[in-house]
Amino acid sequence: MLELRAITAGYDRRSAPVVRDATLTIAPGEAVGLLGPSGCGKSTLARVAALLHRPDAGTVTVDGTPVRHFRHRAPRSLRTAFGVVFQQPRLSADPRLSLTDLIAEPLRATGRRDTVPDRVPELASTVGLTPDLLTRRPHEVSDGQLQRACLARALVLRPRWLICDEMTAMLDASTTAALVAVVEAYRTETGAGLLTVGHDQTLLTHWCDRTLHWNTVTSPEKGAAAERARQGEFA
Ligand SMILES: Nc1ncnc2c1ncn2[C@@H]1O[C@H](COP(=O)(O)OP(=O)(O)OP(=O)(O)O)[C@@H](O)[C@H]1O
Repeated sequence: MLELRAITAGYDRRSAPVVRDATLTIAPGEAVGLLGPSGCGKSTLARVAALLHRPDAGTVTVDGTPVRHFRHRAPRSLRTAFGVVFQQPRLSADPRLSLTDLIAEPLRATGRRDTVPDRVPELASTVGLTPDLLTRRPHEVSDGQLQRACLARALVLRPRWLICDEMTAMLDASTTAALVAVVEAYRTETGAGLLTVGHDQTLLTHWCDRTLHWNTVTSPEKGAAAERARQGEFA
């Protein structure tokens, strides 16, 4: 279970927090979509969920383990439980690395260098990257190709939780469908849970088991009412 309880988070303690009292729970294997207007704090909450941003208040619990440290201070066993894909691959990908090294980096960083020759071609094929692209650097490939590499990198350590922050926002319909299919095949194979953040209600409704609107996540009463309605649907 990935549980975020009463999360308050922001960037500057002197100004108002951008996320206030947000609560969200995802079961193993569940796909949850999070919709909300631009700037409401979805990405910030997604970063808290991925242990990349320390909240000012509230608790994050990952598979029963309460998280005490975030970012580089989080224990490796927790950090590697997450695969994260961001909206803009050019901001998240090191421009000096070839696509092979980009995908392989988490393996090298966790002492699994010996698995690189097998895992990278296997994942490249899964995400639809041809071998000729793997030697190129980010500026030599398209946004869609780079995002495919970022998704391969997010999957390379076989995470139990995937956090996709507007992963497909800048992609065309066919690349979007291809990347969503890769995520879903991975989830079917491994039982990983998913939090995906976006603006496209149609996409998230088709993709996810459950789609939440920001106001139900940040208002416990509305969230509880939505949860009761959901339970009623399955009763
Ligand atoms: N690194 C940062 N430093 C300071 N403020 C930030 C930072 N990142 C985001 N913010 C601010 O926090 C608020 C929430 O931003 P966030 O990116 O979480 O919203 P969002 O709902 O994901 O928006 P969008 O849908 O447009 O991506 C915004 O007002 C934004 O300007």
